Amino acid sequence: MSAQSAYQAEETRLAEAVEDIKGQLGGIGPRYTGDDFTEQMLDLQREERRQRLEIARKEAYFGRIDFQEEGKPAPLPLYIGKAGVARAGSDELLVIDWRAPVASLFYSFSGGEAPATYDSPDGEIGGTVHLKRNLMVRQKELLRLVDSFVRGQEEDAVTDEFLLYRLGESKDNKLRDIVSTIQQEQDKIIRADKNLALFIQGVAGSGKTTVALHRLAFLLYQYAGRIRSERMIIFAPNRMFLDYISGVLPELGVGDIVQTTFADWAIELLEREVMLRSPVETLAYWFEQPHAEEEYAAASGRLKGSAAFKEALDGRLAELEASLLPAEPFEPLPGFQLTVAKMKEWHETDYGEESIMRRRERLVSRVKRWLESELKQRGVADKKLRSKAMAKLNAFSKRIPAYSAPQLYRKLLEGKSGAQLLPAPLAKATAARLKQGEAEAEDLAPLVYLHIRLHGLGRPFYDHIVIDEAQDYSPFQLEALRLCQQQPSMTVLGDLQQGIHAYAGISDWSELSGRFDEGSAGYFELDRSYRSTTEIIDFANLVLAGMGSAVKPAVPVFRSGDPVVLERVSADGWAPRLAAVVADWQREGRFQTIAVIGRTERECADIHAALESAGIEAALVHARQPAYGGGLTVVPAYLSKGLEFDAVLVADASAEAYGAADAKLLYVACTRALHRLGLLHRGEPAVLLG
Ligand SMILES: Nc1ncnc2c1ncn2[C@@H]1O[C@H](COP(=O)(O)OP(=O)(O)OP(=O)(O)O)[C@@H](O)[C@H]1O
Repeated sequence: MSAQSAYQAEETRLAEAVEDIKGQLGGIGPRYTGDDFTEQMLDLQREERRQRLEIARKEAYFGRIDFQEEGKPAPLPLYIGKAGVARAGSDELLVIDWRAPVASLFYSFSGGEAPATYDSPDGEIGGTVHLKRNLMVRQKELLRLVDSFVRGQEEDAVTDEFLLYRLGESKDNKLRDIVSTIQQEQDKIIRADKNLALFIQGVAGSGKTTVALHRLAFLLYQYAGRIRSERMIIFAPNRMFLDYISGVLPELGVGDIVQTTFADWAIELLEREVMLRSPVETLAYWFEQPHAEEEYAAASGRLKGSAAFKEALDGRLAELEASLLPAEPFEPLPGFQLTVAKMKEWHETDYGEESIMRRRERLVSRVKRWLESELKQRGVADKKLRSKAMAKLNAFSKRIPAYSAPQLYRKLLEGKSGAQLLPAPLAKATAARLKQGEAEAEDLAPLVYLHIRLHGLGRPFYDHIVIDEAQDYSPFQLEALRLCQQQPSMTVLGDLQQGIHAYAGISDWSELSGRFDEGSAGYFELDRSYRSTTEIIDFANLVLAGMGSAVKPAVPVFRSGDPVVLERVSADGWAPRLAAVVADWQREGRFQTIAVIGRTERECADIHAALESAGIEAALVHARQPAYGGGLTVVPAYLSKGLEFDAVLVADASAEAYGAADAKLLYVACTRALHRLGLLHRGEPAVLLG
């Protein structure tokens, strides 16, 4: 078929599909607002269908794959879209949901003679792919058609023309879905088994965040009825980042998943009994001045986040648990005796599954019920005797105090006991802060852990947990989150090469993955970077090389762009040159988002002032109020992590600003750029730049 007639045939098919979808939407009718439960349930189903049809009306599908199943006489064209839709009044699928088993062919097929296969609920299905076609559709209109594979006309393998087209687009201030161009190695992660703690090490721009969000949408589809969005949670590094990723799940038709930061979630769980000390001072300490490697290893965040600290607290909890059971029988009055064996039986058999404090509560009330029934059975009416017995009961319950997590944590860190757990000055300072009702970010994992062990989670277990930027997590944080699940089902993603919070995070994935049994953990690596042009990635790899031998350079998807420009400026000429570069870039009109990245908050304030005095308006992001609205932004490197911009200007990549230990920070800054990267430097350039 000629390209022209293929285009026309697709246009006709699209017009029919859209008419069908519109017709179905029109037939749904108004929402039910009454009290009848059955009607309410039916309305929910209709609403769910309406939402699916709305998604399909905007962009019915993005791909077509013609697949001939083994033993079938002819290939069948399968149209893949964000939401599956059956033709009106029939079972025939007008659009196949991208998450359906057969749709995986669209992502996994990479050309060649070998039969294509996919896993269906009935086992593996094989066959031949005849055509793989990308379609760009908006409403009723077909905007673009690219055949990446046509059997009989194949070149070496499926070409990436459509992907390159998508990557070349400019971006606004929100991350977007990638359903139409998910790559094979990403698809494997998205469709991986649910009951795993899946660790993903991926270079900057490899799509980790995007893939994790698509994985949630996949799991909800694949395990429909067994897992629920309200029992899923995403942890992201800060609120600015949360806002940045907030559009993806709704685009995929997924709602109700809590997206939060570990700190916000922890404070809520602790019922706001402690307030979080502002991280501004900690960030300033670690990012505004240079530090030696040994300082990181001995940092308080590393100590409190360590598995050893968790194990030490486990020891204290075990002692507390053991003390719940009295060593002596309870004898409230002469001749009344409740044996230790009986209490032990209740404690271990009846309440074995409960949290420590709940067991304490239940034991105390069971002893109380026992006493009341004994008094009744023995006909003790004497008031004096009764109140004596009650006083004994009171003493019994006071023997084991009821702790909240902050109370217990403080008690453990005070005095001699504290010095056995942490270096004495650190334990003392932490306890003093807790006394004021404050905790540092590094105390949240121990506090959450103690809270759940003492009082339980207080809500249903999570079906799935996503941890983004997990290289900044401590083993203790992971242990705290493990307590929130009945069995491990996590997607844990990050990049050790971007581990700029070395004072709190990990230096090797085994620190986290080693917390799981071998069978319940999985590991994937993503090496291809989709964000940036080849020139930018090659340049960033150079910076990366400064980190030493263990680095893994990012592999670019071949997308060429402007050369990276490194420009020396004089100290006096810096501010006007910076403003001039930004003004030039803005004038070009090619970029929706531009970032000027500084090393420190102080430098960012200078950059902002330089732009302002040149009459250029820019948003200034800082730790006290991180917010990203697109357009022109001035941001410190450590807050830019996870974000991306069409063009990035590193304001001062001089040797003075970035020492040999700052490779990760400079790498983060450079890899934020999609299409253009420029670097100014006052004086000598950073040694990392070669
Ligand atoms: N298969 C794909 N098709 C199209 N775009 C993609 C694909 N994979 C990733 N991208 C794009 O690449 C960019 C980087 O994705 P994302 O932010 O998820 O990567 P990341 O690995 O989390 O990056 P970082 O570690 O630097 O924060 C985004 O613009 C995303 O849309």
